[in-house]
Amino acid sequence: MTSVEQALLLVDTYTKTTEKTTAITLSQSLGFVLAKDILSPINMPPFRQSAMDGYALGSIEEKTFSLVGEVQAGDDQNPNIIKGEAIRIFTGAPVPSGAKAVVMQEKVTIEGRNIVLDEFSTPDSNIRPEGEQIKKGEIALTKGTAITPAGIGYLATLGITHVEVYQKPSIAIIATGNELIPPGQDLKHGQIYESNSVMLSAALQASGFTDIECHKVEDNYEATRSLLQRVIEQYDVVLISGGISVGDYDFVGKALQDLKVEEVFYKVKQKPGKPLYFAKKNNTTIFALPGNPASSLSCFYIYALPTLNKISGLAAYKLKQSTRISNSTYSKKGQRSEFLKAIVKDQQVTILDGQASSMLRSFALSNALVYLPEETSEIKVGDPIQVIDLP
Ligand SMILES: Nc1nc2c(c(=O)[nH]1)N[C@H]1C(S)=C(S)[C@@H](COP(=O)(O)OP(=O)(O)OC[C@H]3O[C@@H](n4cnc5c(N)ncnc54)[C@H](O)[C@@H]3O)O[C@H]1N2
Ligand code: MOO
Repeated sequence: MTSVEQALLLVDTYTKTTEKTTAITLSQSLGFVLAKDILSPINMPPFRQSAMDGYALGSIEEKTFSLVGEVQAGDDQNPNIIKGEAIRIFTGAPVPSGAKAVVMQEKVTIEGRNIVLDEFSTPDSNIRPEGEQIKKGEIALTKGTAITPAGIGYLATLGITHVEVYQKPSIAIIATGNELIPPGQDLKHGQIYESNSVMLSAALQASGFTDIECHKVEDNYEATRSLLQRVIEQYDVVLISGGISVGDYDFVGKALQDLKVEEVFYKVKQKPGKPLYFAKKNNTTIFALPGNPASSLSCFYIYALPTLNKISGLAAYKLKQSTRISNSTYSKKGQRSEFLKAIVKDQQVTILDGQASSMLRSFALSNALVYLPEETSEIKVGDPIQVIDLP
């Protein structure tokens, strides 16, 4: 059986960033990944800018200045100012080129047409120099950066309207199983509500993937094979839930084999998610996630999400791991590596009750997964443990 470490390495090796890029408007770019470095087209700020409402001073050797004019934010004038003179100025306004400093109005007393400073000013105080944040031609954001709300604001301040981004993959989710019915109907004996497709779709959307289509197929070889054939031809990534274990009605493995996909691995020495299957066909990436809901979601976060992020061009596509201190005791029963639903709070990690792969309750309460490698059999309170933060 493939180890977790080997499986992660294989998934990484078989995953390439898409070559498809596209120019989109800045306002639609949230969550996309830059396909090119962005160079600043301007100096920011574009001119010497006042950081305060107050007075621009023609010199710094005096405390008393005569008031000779005014500059508002948005004004394009550059009034002359000499030693001993001051100009009324406001936050964001262009500082006259002759000004040596700006003093905030709270530190000034007005005496007729003069202003008197409480203390001497220092050179360039309260003046944002031209290009202080970034200079024209410097890299504003690098290729591989995901665009955040702050990133959109930052690029807008530079006057950028369009960005070149990697195209996001199209994703098909396939739920397999005769027992599954949609929530909203009455359950007959033997039936359960289908939850994996809506859960995986939500996990995808939470990470910025929106080109998603959900399909459902019964435990029937022909139906499974023909649906898989169609989606593998049509989508960049196929996430199958269930039907990948060894039961007589688990047809996913056989269908994929008959469709001549390139199997990279099947079965990982891990709990949950042992029957995880990973394959490629041409440019399509295929994950068959085990049907048990917690297995499906664990495998999604650990293997599928970094893959999707890498395809989308994200430089920081790997899982974010950290070492933290356990608040709990835990004994592992088997030999497999384990991923445990946990809550991280104030650097401490609490491992939750109800870790069975059929259960989602602990997952719904968790904000992290604890990773217990094969060789670790026990966790005690105070032990350092490896933690994967959930997005
Ligand atoms: N003889 C063996 N049996 C099993 C093994 C094994 O090694 N030998 N492995 C077990 C493990 S571990 C897992 S995990 C499961 C995985 O089985 P499948 O991937 O084939 O999944 P199914 O059998 O279709 O379903 C498992 C379980 O999950 C429920 N399920 C499936 N899909 C959904 C869905 N979309 N929404 C909600 N719930 C779903 C399904 O009803 C089953 O209860 O195999 C073990 N067996
Ligand atoms: O891998 Mo299964 O997910 O252990 O139940």
